[in-house]
Amino acid sequence: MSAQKLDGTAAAAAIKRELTERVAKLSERGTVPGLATVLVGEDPGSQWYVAGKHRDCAEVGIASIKRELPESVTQEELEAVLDELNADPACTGYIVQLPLPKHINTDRILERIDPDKDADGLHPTNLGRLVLNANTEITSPLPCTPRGVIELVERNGISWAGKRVVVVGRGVTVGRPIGPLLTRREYNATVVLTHTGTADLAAELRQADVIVAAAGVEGIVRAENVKPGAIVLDVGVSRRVDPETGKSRVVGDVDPGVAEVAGWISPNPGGVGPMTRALLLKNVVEMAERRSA
Ligand SMILES: Nc1nc2c(c(=O)[nH]1)N[C@@H](CN(C=O)c1ccc(C(=O)N[C@@H](CCC(=O)O)C(=O)O)cc1)CN2
Repeated sequence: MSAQKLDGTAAAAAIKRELTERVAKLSERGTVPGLATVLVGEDPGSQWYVAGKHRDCAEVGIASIKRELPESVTQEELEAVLDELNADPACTGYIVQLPLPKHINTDRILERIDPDKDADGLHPTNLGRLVLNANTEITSPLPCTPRGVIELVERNGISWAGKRVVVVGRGVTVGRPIGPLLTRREYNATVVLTHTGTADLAAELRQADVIVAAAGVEGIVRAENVKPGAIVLDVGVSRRVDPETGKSRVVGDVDPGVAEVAGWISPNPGGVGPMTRALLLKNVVEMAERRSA
């Protein structure tokens, strides 16, 4: 492997140390931030992610609240839980773990979250503010994975300014919001948003200084389509069952051969995933700081 590693586990640990100090300062002023999670059903992956969020909270001193609901929950029952969290003063912010079961209207659920308690930054008001407040300091929660990608690169001493960034994947949590963020004057990147319907994805990828691969398609970014020295962030999550062991494991969007060509690469696991978790905590701390100011 010739590429240098963008170590998300190390960067997330540094962020958590910084947040621990900020949470202690808030506590001295009588504010204990609280994050709630809403988990529907029993998907093992979602259970694992939610458990990780609670472990992270305990590590930095954020209180945590759990709401677990059966797969059969109705839209109305789920919305009632969100209404309770919207009204709960102990809950600074909360997330609804995605994906939700098919019978639930996810857009309506995201809209039901109080925008000031939207720890994921996915409420339409906050996604709108991301565009409208294009050149101001952070005054509303921003989506965690795009923030994680940006911080991971910057914490390795790399500037985004002038870079041609090709994003692969048009999902709501990464692909769509990362463009408006990276094109802010403070980052000054140029962003091309591609997806599985892009006419010539390989040609787009070959021109990229930075690739953010978030399509959820195993190996969609291959070595022959990566410019030598490019920065490659693997955000994709697909699950593959190993035929020999029968165990499921996470595979990314970036083919392992890319490490021979790229200048920097984020591993998967150990890259953007831990940053997503750390930036969720940062969103909660910033919400609590705004409220106690
Ligand atoms: N409400 C939300 N739902 C989902 C989000 C989200 O940001 N908000 N993103 C993903 C899941 N997710 C957080 O919720 C998440 C995914 C992965 C990781 C992570 O640390 N992954 C590890 C590897 C884990 C493994 O082996 O299974 C890593 O990359 O090192 C953290 C959070 C979808 N849902």
